[in-house]
Amino acid sequence: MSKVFTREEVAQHKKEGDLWIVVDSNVYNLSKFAAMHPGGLSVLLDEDVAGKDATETFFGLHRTEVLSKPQFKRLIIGTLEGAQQQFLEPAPGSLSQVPYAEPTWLSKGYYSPYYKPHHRVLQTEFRKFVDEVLIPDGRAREEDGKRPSPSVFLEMGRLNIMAMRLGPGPHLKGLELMGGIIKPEEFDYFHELIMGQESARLHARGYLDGIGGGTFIGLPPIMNFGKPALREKIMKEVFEGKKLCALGITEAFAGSDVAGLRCFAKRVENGWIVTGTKKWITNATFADYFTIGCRTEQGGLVVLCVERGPGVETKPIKTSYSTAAGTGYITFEDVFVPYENTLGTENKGLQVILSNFNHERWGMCTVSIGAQRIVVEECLKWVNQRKVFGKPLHSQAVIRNKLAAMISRVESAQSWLENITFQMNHMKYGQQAELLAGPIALLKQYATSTAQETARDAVQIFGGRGITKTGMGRFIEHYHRTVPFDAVLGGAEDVLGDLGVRQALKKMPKDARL
Ligand code: HEM
Repeated sequence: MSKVFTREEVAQHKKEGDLWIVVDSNVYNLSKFAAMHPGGLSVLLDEDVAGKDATETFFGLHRTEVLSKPQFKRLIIGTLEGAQQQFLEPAPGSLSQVPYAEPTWLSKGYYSPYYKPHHRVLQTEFRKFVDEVLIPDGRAREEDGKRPSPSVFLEMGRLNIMAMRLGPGPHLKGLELMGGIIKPEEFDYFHELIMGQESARLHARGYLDGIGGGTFIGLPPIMNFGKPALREKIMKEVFEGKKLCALGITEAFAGSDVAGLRCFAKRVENGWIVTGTKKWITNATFADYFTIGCRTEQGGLVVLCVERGPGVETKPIKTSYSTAAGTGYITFEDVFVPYENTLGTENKGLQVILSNFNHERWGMCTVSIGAQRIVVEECLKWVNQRKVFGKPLHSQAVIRNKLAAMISRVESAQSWLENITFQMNHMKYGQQAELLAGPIALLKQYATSTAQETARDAVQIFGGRGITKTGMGRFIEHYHRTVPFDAVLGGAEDVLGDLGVRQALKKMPKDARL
C-alpha cells in the first residue's frame, strides 16, 4: 500500500536536494530530478511550489501525459492525506466527456437517425485499436520519421482493417471483420466514416497517411479494373498487411491537369515499356505496387499496375509533415510491365483515374472533420485550465467568441458529412457519380477551409504553445502545420469549389427564371 503523508510532512522538503511536491494527490520526490527538470530548477523551488500541493500550477504548464510516463511515475513516493486523485487517465477506447469532443451520436443524451448498435460496436473496438496500437507506433514514427512498423500492418491485416478502409462492397465477402464483431453484409459507409474519424485521434497526420493512405487510393483501380488473377493476388497480399499500394498520377509537369501527364507507356510484345517520373506520391518510398497513369503513343491515357522491381526507383520528398507518410519521387527507366497489369481499357485511362475521386474525397472529409473536432476539444480543455490574470482563459469574451465559431464550423461540417454518407448508403455507384460529385467536392472544400480557420484560431488561443512542437500545444502546432495537406490532396480547394458549382449549373432546369 502506498505511504500517506500529511501536508506538514511534505512541507519539510522544500529545498534543493530535498524537494517534494504534490500533484493530483500524489507526493513526488523531485530531489534528484529537479536539476534535470526541463522547466528549470528555480520554478520548483518557488515558495508556492516546493513542499506544497502544486496541482493547479502543474496543469497550467504540462499535459497530463507527462505524469503517465514511467520515468516520472517512479518519482511518486506516496499520497497526500485526505486528497483524492482527480485527473485519471482515460481508459483506452473511452469517450470524452468534454462538450463537442464527440459527434452528437456519441454524446450522452443525444440521438441520431443514422447510427445503429453495430456502428457503436465497431466504434468502440476501433477506438481501442487506435489507442492501443496506432497511437504508440504513430507517435514514435512521427518522431523518428521511419515508416509505420510492419507489425502494425500485420495487426491491421489480422482484423481486415485495410479491407474495411476501402468501404462496403464485394471485396469484404467472407472476411472476418475486426475479429468478427461486424458482418461483411452489414458494413456500410457509416462504418467507414467512423474509422476515418477515429483515426484522426492519432494527431499524427503523416503517419496516418503512412498506414495505407496510398492503398486507399491506389488499390481501388486494381480492384475495380484489374484482371481477375492480378486483382485477387494483390487484394489478398494487401488485406493481409503484407504489401502496400501507391497511386501515381501527379508529376512535376502536371498536378491536377491529368491531360498534361508525360510519363510514357510504349506498347511492346506482351506488355508496355514505361519511362517517366511521378512526384508527391504518398507511400512511394515503401509501396510494393504503383498504380500509375501514363500517356500512350496514340496520345491517350492508360493506367498500369507496376510492381517495384528493376528500373523503378523511389526517393523521399521532404514535406511539412513527417516522412512516416513515405511521400516520394518515383522514376521509371524502361520498366517492362506485363499486359495483364493494364487496368481498364487502353487510352480510356481517364475513366479509371476519375472513378475513385468521390470516395477518396469523401474519405478525406471524414478524417479532416474528425481532426477539427479534436482541436475543439484541445481548445476547450486549455481555456478551462489555463489561468490569465488570476482567471481562466475562457473568462475573456474574445476567446469564447472564437470557440463559438469553431464549434459551429465542426458541427455544420459533421452534419453535412453524415447527410452525404446517408445518401451514399442508398445510392448505387452511378447515382453517386451523378448526384454526389458536386456535394462531395463542396463538402471537402468547406471542411478544409473551415479546418484552416480553426487551426488559425487555435494557435491564437494557445499563443506561443500553438507553435511549439512539444508541451501543451503540441497537437495544435501539428494540426496547424499539417492542415494544408487535406486542403491540397484529392483536389485543391478552389478546384473543388468550382467543380461543385459547375455540377450544379449543369443541372439547372432550362425554364428556371426569377
Ligand atoms: C511531477 C513533477 C513534474 C514533472 C515530472 C515535470 C516534468 C516536466 C517536463 C517533462 C517538462 C517538459 C515537457 C513539456 O514541455 O511539457 C516540464 C516543463 C516545465 N515544467 Fe515541469 N514537471 C513537474 C513539476 C513542475 C512544477 C510543479 C512546476 C511549477 C512551476 C513546473 C514547471 C515547468 C515549466 C515552467 C516548464 C516549461 C513549460 C513550457 O515550456 O511551456 N514543473 N516539466
